[in-house]
Amino acid sequence: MKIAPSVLTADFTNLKNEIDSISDADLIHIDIMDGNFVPNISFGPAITKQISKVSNKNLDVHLMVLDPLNWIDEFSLENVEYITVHFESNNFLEALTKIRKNGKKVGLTIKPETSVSLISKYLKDVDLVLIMSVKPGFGGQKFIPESLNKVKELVDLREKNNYKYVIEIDGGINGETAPLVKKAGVDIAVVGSYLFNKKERNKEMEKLRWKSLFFQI
Ligand SMILES: O=C(CO)[C@@H](O)[C@H](O)COP(=O)(O)O
Ligand SMILES: [Co+2]
Repeated sequence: MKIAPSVLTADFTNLKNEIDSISDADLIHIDIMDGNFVPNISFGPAITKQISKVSNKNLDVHLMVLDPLNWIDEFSLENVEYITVHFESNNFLEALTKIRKNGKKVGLTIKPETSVSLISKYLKDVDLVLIMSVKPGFGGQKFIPESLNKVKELVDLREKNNYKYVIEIDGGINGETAPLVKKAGVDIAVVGSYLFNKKERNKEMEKLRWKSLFFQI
């Protein structure tokens, strides 16, 4: 299971050191919130560009915005690997097409109250499916256990139909929930506050990976 730290709870007065402290990350997760789609505002393209300048990692952009189509060009930076939009946002289908056109990997995500069956017809065309395991908008919330069933559903659908997407989970991942999501079949776990509240983040990511393996045996 890959680990994608979310920098939402990083210390932005110390950004370069914060990014350096997660040098073993597989990807860096970028949470973009517009204060409309979710009741919070995070940061935008300018800060994302700064992050991409001080990091040699690929970025995984999670757009929690009402109109993703307006933002995709701004976030199609060189080291952005995935751009993920919400099924619940405006014109999400056109947004997926635009991400593909811009040469980025296409991600689709659903809120905790949205079922996998609603996105089943789009699954053949996406590279990543993100299951939100908390209500989008804030870091530091508690993991919603029903998310594990959605992961299993996605694993089954992928196997049955020979789909190619990777499964990502986002929200409330810590030392206890990481083994559970790995066991359910998650490929990429986003980890925010749990990681940034620790001092030795690379070591902590290693522990999360190790625990996950241990529980898989
Ligand atoms: O997208 C979001 C929240 O909306 C996440 O990426 C969080 O930032 C993850 O934070 P933790 O739950 O791990 O603290
Ligand atoms: Co996120």
